[in-house]
Amino acid sequence: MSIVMSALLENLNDAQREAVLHVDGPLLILAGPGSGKTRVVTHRVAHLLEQGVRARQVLALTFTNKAASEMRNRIQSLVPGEAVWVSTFHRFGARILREFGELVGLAPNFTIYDTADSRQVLKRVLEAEKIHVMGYSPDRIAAAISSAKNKLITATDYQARRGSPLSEIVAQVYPAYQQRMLQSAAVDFDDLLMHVASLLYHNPEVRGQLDNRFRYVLVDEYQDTNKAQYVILKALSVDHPNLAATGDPDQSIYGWRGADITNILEFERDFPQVRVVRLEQNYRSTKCILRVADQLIAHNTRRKKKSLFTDNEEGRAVRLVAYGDQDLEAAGIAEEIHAAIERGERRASDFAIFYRTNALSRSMERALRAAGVPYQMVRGQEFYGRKEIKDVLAYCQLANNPHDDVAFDRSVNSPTRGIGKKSIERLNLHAYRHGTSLLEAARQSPSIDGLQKRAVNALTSYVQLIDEVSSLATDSVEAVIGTVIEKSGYSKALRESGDVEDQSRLENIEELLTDARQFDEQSEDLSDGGLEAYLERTWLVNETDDWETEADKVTLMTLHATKGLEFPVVYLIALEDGILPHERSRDTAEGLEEERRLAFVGITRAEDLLQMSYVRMRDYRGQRRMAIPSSFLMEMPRDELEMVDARSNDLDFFVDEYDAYDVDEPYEEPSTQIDLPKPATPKTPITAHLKTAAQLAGSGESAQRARVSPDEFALGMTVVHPEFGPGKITALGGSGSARKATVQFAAAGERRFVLAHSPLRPASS
Ligand SMILES: Nc1ncnc2c1ncn2[C@@H]1O[C@H](COP(=O)(O)OP(=O)(O)OP(=O)(O)O)[C@@H](O)[C@H]1O
Ligand SMILES: [Mg+2]
Repeated sequence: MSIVMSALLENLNDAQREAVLHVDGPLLILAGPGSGKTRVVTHRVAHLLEQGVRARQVLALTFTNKAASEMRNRIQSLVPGEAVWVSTFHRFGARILREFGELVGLAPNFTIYDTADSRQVLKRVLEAEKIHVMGYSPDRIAAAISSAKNKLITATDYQARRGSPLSEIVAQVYPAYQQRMLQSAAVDFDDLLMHVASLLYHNPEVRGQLDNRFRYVLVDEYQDTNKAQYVILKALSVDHPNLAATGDPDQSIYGWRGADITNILEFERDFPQVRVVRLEQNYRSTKCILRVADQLIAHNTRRKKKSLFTDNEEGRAVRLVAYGDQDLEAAGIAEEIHAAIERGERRASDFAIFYRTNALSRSMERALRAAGVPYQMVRGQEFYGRKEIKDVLAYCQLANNPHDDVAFDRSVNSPTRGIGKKSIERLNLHAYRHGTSLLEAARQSPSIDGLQKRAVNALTSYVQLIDEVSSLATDSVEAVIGTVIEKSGYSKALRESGDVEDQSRLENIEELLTDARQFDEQSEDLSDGGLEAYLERTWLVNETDDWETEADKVTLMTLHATKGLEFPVVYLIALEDGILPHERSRDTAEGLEEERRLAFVGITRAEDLLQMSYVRMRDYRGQRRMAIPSSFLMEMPRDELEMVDARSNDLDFFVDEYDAYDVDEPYEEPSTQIDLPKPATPKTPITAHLKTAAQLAGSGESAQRARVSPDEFALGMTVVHPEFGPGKITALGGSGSARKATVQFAAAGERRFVLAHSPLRPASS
């Protein structure tokens, strides 16, 4: 065994080693989180190269650009100097279509439309074909088309599936939409996969050629593949069935994008000789964290039970904290992080905060800023999705693909050059009648009847500019974009505008130039530069692209973005009903199980410490409402959780978390025995485990801020309730933690509260 080889196998357990040493034939690695699946993929690639397999015969696929580059780097460090193609499925699809797209009617210089652009095409189709949508939104229709594509149902196949009102509409829209996309030489994200699948299916020679080229195909996060991806993988593994997939069905969280867990079952059916390897040791998390994760996921019925153990330490109990509202939740967490950094125990980059949707991050960001904690919010897409950036890139897009009508629409009048709506309509009509692109119609504008001289002149100079940009396409990307922003008058218009917003747009455009320059620099030695490659990068961005893994900052991200990652300390916020599980998921058992998997993915990212939290009142989507703790919390083992009520400092009296704060009945008779309806699931009252915040090291201060002492309230005082607004105290009774008040609200009428547990505040505070 060579030295390199032994190093390769050194940090692997027996099962991992078995998978890494496997060379020929199909391989399926099914294992839970943190068991080294991703490590096995990189080590296996390195081992294949060690065995003499050529780098270009290996293809490793995953789901995000970040995961791909991470994997590429790991392979590089194991076997320096070898460049294996590690790609996302979508980039792989794009590359294959640039080479063979003509076989499915696609020009090689095609544009990839993002969701906004493809929605634009859909709307145009609905208008042009005068399709009656019967109240269905374009989003809904687009989702139905997308879902069909992910299942490889073509526009033609779809005709046989008519029946429901929505499918009747889709049956009309889908073919027209596809036709228009092809006319514009454009694809949407789903097409990148569907066209490749169709190409491989209809062209046996091409399939054979690619099967031969990619002798060894490896896929990480296999549980998130959809039908189209599965068919592509299978087609590449007929003559050389060396397909290796690693995945965890319990981490399948992209069902809404067509991910299909049955792909794993089909794998075993399609490749009966498959070697299945199970990895059972988790290297990531403490025993405490794993037990909580395990018991939660056990509530899913559609799953195969896996055994997972760890030799890691027992660790600290997982914490479940109740806060008063989202600002207190955010402040509590921010202060805790701040304190741990101050004490020198942790670095900012040790921490991650996860939430179900981006909308939940606002308070968290504010609190981190206030506490002076450096953080980064991972949300991606933002930059290239900005209007000014899309406008400028539209010129480049059109120069690269003259059929791109969406790019024409976007750029022809930004900045305004006096081409009126009427002229554009005429142009559209001309293009439609002659079957040409809009750019071609603009080129012919001098001979189009009814166009004003002014419009013709403007169109002519616009066409000249596009031609000039085209001729620059072999130049550096920076030069191309520089030409666009100067000659189009775009930056001039912004410079001359007095609007502050326009100044920040100008800065963004300058940032785009920097971005292009960096791309030029990076691609010089990679020989994969140029305008089209740059554009492709802007089209295929992922949420996690901008994430600076090296920066010493707290990471904030949605649960969907956390796949494959790990952090020493994880905060999972807003574990509330309607948020996680998401309200849209509750209608079906499948939806609920997917949400549970999402929570499971979040929990299993944590190495040492995990805190989950929920609040009593939350401002969410413009509404302030009472929050109910997530039903998933009831499914977790009580005895494993350290429960903290960060809103009170008093141990003697606790109202059950699951009860409403508006305690009506026991007013007359102060008692700790408050009998209120309880949810069906919990057996041990959660309060039995509650600790006061003061008992917890490090979080005392934040917790106390949540509380207003019951003694501060007086008869006749005006108080404010987050939901009911201002009111007056009309009666007071009891003392200490049992002190209660009756409050008369203007709109909500009379309400009674146990003060220690109410969100009431004196009006002046
Ligand atoms: N044999 C091993 N010895 C020591 N550490 C290991 C071993 N195998 C994996 N690890 C470490 O355990 C952690 C989890 O590994 P990895 O990310 O590959 O797991 P995974 O199964 O891909 O997890 P996920 O399902 O979350 O993607 C990593 O930090 C990895 O370096
Ligand atoms: Mg992994």
